[in-house]
Amino acid sequence: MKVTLLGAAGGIGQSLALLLKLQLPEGTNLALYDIAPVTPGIAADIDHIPTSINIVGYCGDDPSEALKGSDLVLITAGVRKTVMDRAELFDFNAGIIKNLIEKIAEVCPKACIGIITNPVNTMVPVAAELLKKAGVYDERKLFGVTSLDLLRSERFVARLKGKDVNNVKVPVIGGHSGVTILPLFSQATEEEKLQFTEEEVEELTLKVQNAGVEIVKAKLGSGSATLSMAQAAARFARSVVKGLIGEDIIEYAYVEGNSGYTRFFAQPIRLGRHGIEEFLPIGKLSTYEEAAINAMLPTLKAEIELGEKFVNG
Ligand SMILES: NC(=O)C1=CN([C@@H]2O[C@H](COP(=O)(O)OP(=O)(O)OC[C@H]3O[C@@H](n4cnc5c(N)ncnc54)[C@H](O)[C@@H]3O)[C@@H](O)[C@H]2O)C=CC1
Ligand SMILES: O=C([O-])CC(=O)C(=O)O
Repeated sequence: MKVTLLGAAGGIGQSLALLLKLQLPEGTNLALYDIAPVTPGIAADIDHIPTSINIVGYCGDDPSEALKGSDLVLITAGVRKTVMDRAELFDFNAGIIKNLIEKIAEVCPKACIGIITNPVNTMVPVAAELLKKAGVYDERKLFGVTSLDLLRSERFVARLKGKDVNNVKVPVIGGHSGVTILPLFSQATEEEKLQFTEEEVEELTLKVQNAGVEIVKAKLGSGSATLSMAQAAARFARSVVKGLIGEDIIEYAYVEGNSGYTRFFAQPIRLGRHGIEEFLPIGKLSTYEEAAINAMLPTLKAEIELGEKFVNG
C-alpha cells in the first residue's frame, strides 16, 4: 500500500505527514512531495519515529517519483493566503491542482484521490473534468475531503451535550464552504439518537459553517486550520486505506454520487477495495435541513460550474 501526500511541506502537510506515520497500517509506504526543497528533510525527520511506515521525501517540479505506484494521493498543495475566503483561493490554486491531477492521470491513474485544497467544492469538479479528458475518471475514486466538518460537529455536540466524543456521530452533507456545509443534527447519535432544540440546531449549524473562518481570524492572518485538518485528513486516509485492504467502512465525502441535488455533493459512502463501493442514502431530513439544502443549492451549483468551465471553457 502506498500513500502520497502532495503539499507535504505546508501547514497541513507537515502535521498530516506526522499523523500518517503514526496512524497508517504497518508496512504502508508514504511518499511526501512538495515544491519546497526542505521536503526530503521533513521526510527524514519523521522517518526517525519508530513505526514500520516507510517514508521518502521528494521535491522539485515533478511529482512523478512520489506518485509512482500510489494507491491513495492526498492533495494539500496550494496557497492559503490571509483573509481571503475559500472561494477566493480558486485563482491561486486551480492551476496547481490542474498540474498535479494531470500528473496523477499519467503516473497512477488508478489511485484514489483525496482533495483537501480549497475551494473543495470547485477543485473536485476541476479534477473530475481533467481526469475525464485523460480518459481515466472513476467517480468511485475521487473525493473532496470534508472530514473536518464531521470532526467539528462531533466535538461541538459532545461538548454541548456532555457526551463521549468518541461515540458521537453527526453526518455532514452538501459541500465545504459556508452555507453548503450542512450538519444533520436530526440524525446525530451517541449510542442513541440525540435531541436538540430548534435554537441549538440553528446555533450549532452556524458554528460548524463558520468554524474555518473563525480559525483564520483567530490565527491573525497567518493561515487557516492546519492541525485539526491534519487529524481530519488522517482519519479520512485511514478509512480509504482500510477500505482498500478489504474492510467495510462508512465515511462522508464530497463526491459525484447519487444525492439528486447537484452533480457533486457530500454524502455517506461505503468504502472498500475499489474506493467507493456504494453511494449511500442521505436518510430522512428535518424541515430545517430540507430548507437549508434548498438554500445552499444555487451557491453549490455555481461553485461546481466554475470548476467545469475552468477545464472545458
Ligand atoms: N478541506 C478542508 O477542510 C480544508 C482545506 N484547507 C486547504 O488546504 C490547503 C493547504 O493549506 P495549508 O497547508 O495551510 O497551506 P500552506 O500554504 O501552509 O501549504 C501549502 C503547501 O503547498 C505547497 N505547494 C504549492 N504549490 C505546489 C505544487 N505545485 N506542488 C506541490 N506542492 C505545492 C507549498 O509549497 C506549501 O508547502 C489550502 O488550500 C487550504 O485552504 C485548509 C483547511 C481545511
Ligand atoms: O478556509 C480554509 O482554508 C480552511 C478551511 O477550509 C476550514 O478550516 O474548514
